[in-house]
Amino acid sequence: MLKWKAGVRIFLRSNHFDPETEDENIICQALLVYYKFDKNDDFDKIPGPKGLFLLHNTLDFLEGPVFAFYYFRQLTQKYKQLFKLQIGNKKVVAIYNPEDAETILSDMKYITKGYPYKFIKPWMAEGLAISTGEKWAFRRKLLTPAFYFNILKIYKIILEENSRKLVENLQCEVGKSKTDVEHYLQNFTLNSICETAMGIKLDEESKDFAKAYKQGVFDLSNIAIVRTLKLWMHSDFIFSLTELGRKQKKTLLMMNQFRDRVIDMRRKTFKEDDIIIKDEDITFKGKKRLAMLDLLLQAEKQGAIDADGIKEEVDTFMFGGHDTSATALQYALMIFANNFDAQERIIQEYNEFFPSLDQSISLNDLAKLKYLDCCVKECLRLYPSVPVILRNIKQSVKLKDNVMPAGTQCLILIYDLHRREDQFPNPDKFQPERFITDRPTWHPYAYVPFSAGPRNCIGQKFALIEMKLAILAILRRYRLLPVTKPKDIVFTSDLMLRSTKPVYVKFEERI
Ligand code: HEM
Repeated sequence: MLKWKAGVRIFLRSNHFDPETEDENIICQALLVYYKFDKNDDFDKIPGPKGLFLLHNTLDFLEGPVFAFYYFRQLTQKYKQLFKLQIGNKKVVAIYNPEDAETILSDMKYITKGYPYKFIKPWMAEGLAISTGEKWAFRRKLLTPAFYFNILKIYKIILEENSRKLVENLQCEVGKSKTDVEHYLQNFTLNSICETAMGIKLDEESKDFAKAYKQGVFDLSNIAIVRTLKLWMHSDFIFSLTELGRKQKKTLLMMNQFRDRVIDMRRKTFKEDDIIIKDEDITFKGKKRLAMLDLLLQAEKQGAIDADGIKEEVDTFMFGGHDTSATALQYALMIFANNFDAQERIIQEYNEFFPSLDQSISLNDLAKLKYLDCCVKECLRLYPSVPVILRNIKQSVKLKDNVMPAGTQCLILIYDLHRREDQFPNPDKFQPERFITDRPTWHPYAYVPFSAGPRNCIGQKFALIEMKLAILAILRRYRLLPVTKPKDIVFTSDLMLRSTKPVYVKFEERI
């Protein structure tokens, strides 16, 4: 006690504040009480950068999201297995060793999302990605059939068609010195999620909404990160008074309009008794294609979900289902542009299996393209669209070498797990062949682009099909030449693995 008091006094004096008067003594006592309650032996034993007295590491992140991205990488280099930080009163532990990742991700006890997800709640409310407990379990069960194999077979037809359109749209880029592919890919994935999971085709008017929606997604993700890094923005009241708070409000209004439009369009055609679900099989009467949204509309008719529930799931899937895949494809094209041999091998493999060029490919046939599969996996290892996930640890957990106390915000650094030298020799190198082996060099939880365990990505099979079809369609028509190189990319902290500058490639017609 005396030692703390002396410490507080030294700190106050070094800040020109002499705790000699009665008031100052009261402040001193209050700080001591706070300090005492704030201490936790298990947390203190975890290594991490030293922070300031009381403020801890809060000021470390004031330099913004780009600095934060690289600061985290510096810390993972220094501490090797895990490290701790304290931001305000939030105790944070970042893990990036596979054993600890398994402990957290595989256990239902730790499925509750971390504190910063609060900052995307105004947007996705308590949809599948954010909710927890019974609500999450119910929704997960309700929506899982939307990704059964025979539904994916129907989605595949739409994805194939949209890949063809993507290739047509890219035609005007041939011969240009460089192309920023982001906009093309975002259009492709947004149209695809609307037509598959939501069951609607965007008409001309909706396309204007969609354009604003894509910018809105970008702005809201960015705002969530800025709020996470700046302690004073954590208060909803203070945030609502800032310019960012006003921008978020305006953006949400616009995004809600787009989402409501999507729901209304499908509601008009929905008929409950069209859906037949039997075990692992789900079908639709007549020629209409079943969409994930139909399962929600059916649940609404049965009183299992209300209109707000439908809205939050549509918001969740529209975001989860388009920005992730577009980001992954953007980096994949950059990698292929920089790896000529990989492009050629993908095409060679395709031609060997399917000599007739205009053939539509079945899901079973797509699975035969092993080299393509390895390339997609390796792209997602190097550039996982979701670089970090967060959990709120509600009960203390024994990790490999430490104990993480209850109340900790746990960050699982997917980006760093994927670049561990001991798991992936030569980790920064694009080596698709490492996935060919029957004996991986890595622990199963060292490679988790779609997370793992009960809270893994519900859309992962969909995403892999989408990525493969788009890559095949593009590479069969064009050769990609390098412009942006991996070393040119400057990342920034975001919900997605975002580059601060456009990622360029050059398109050349394949003759
Ligand atoms: C390359 C593409 C994708 C990647 C890398 C990816 C990655 C992830 C990751 C890492 C998570 C766990 C997030 C967390 O725990 O905080 C997740 C969850 C989720 N993903 Fe994906 N995803 C992709 C595509 C998709 C698609 C296409 C959809 C929808 C069709 C989708 C829908 C979701 C949903 C709804 C969740 C929340 C699941 C739950 O909590 O039960 N994702 N995704």
